[in-house]
Amino acid sequence: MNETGRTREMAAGGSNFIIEKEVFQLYIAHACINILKMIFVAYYTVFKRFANKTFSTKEDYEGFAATMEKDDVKKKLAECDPEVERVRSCHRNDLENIPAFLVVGLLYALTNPGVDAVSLHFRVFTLCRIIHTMSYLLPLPQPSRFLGFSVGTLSMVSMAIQTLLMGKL
Ligand SMILES: N[C@@H](CCC(=O)N[C@@H](CS)C(=O)NCC(=O)O)C(=O)O
Repeated sequence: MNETGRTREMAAGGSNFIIEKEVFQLYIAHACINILKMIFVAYYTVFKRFANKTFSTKEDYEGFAATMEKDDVKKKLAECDPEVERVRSCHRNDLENIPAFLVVGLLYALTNPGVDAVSLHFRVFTLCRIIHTMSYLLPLPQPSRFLGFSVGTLSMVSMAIQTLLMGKL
């Protein structure tokens, strides 16, 4: 091996560690789609809070619903709005899954599994998260949300096991 090749391999920590450009582009695309989707859900929570005049703190009521009586504010703070809670649950579920995908997806991509395999795993995960969000927010009848969650996690389990089986990168 010539000097440049050796330096490249050392820097990368082994030949399997070099990520293909197309695979990295897939990772960037799916990471961004999932992050944007999650940000959408956060803003949808804001929208629902304004639509239902249901805020999380006293100062929010003072700032955004100043005309409300103090007693009504107290009552609102003590109770839960089912529509707002639904969007918050959807967001929490994203937080339970998408950061894990960002980590395991990158580790899996680093094992050099080939563009087709990466593309399949990433597409399945992203599509499932979109189905999960639609099922939660529209809402759609079960088992659509369950399938969105479970097939998406299966894609992550598959990536994690394959990455683990690669042993030493
Ligand atoms: N933290 C979740 C773990 C299991 C899960 O993610 N289940 C999916 C499919 S039924 C779900 O959408 N759970 C509802 C939720 O997280 O709000 C839960 O409490 O349900």
